[in-house]
Amino acid sequence: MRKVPATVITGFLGAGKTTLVRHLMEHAHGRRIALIVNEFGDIGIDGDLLASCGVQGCTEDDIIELANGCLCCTVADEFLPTMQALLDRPNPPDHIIIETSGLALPKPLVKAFQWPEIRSRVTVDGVLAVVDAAAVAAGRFADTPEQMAQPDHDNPLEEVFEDQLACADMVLLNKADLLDDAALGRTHAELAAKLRPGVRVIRTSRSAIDPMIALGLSAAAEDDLAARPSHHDGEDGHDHDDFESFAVTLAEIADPAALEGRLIQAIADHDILRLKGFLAVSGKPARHVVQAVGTRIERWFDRPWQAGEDRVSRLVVIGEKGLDRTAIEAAILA
Ligand SMILES: Nc1nc2c(ncn2[C@@H]2O[C@H](COP(=O)(O)OP(=O)(O)OP(=O)(O)O)[C@@H](O)[C@H]2O)c(=O)[nH]1
Repeated sequence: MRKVPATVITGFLGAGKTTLVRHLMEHAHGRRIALIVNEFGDIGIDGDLLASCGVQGCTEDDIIELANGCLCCTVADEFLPTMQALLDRPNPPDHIIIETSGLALPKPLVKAFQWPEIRSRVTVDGVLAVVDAAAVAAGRFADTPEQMAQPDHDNPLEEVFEDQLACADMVLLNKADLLDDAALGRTHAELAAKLRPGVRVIRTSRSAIDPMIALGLSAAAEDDLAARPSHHDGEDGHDHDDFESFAVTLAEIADPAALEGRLIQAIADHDILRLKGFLAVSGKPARHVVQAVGTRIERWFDRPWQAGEDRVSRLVVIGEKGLDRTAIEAAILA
């Protein structure tokens, strides 16, 4: 029996994973793709954004959100039954894509594909790591001078980032549009040094990669886990205490541009890693999406609020442990 190929998409917060999923769904050319999405924190934004993507042939049934915590730590309770249900469908998907949270380690998830219950029916076609080229170039994952001054320090960002790269079969050096050729070349070389031999790096903007390449790696990653080193090898799960998230609920927004100014200030003042959500803008029938990666913010109207849906403005804030929630809320709501 032919195994169903599954692609694991990893990459740090805001690198362009959801953008990649959307691109792959839009260019599926009739291939039936099912999607499993997992996010850090309790409130899923990505699944909702993808559900409204309007891609032909992509129904809400094909998008499964696993909102409870970290996929790599809840494989037995959440992931395995979901996979089994997908494979047991009378008409199983041609390909399964799993978008992990930006803080998840890919290796424990790939390991789950060794479980006898699914091993004979599905294989990991490849682990794709999406990288924010501008964030790497800006030194986002490197040690700060304070960290370097401490012996035996941890750098949680760097560890997650390196684990994701070390497990990859292919890397998308994304957001290439934000760097000039020289900076892109330097970033490319810096990344290549962290990869297993033979792993290709492809420069992309808006995660635009040919699905024939991205979804056809035939890597059977579950068979060579030993070749994919992790900072957490030998540990049972990993700890989430390094990062935290919370949601801020706002009233209808009269002036989104003014709010954007406050958000940029709050992100800079509190070193917020990621902020995203939806806004209800006064007098506008459409939902307004806000996406911030560091202080770079994008906003757009994605679809009309639906009948029976609450026009709620809610933003999810993610950062390293120790975020000053009270001060951040005050700054955003001011
Ligand atoms: N300039 C630029 N922006 C990009 C590119 N790719 C994605 N973005 C933007 O970056 C932001 C984050 O993109 P997502 O696709 O949501 O990133 P993600 O990795 O899914 O984020 P998390 O799920 O929160 O970890 C969005 O505003 C995207 O529009 C790119 O190549 N260039």
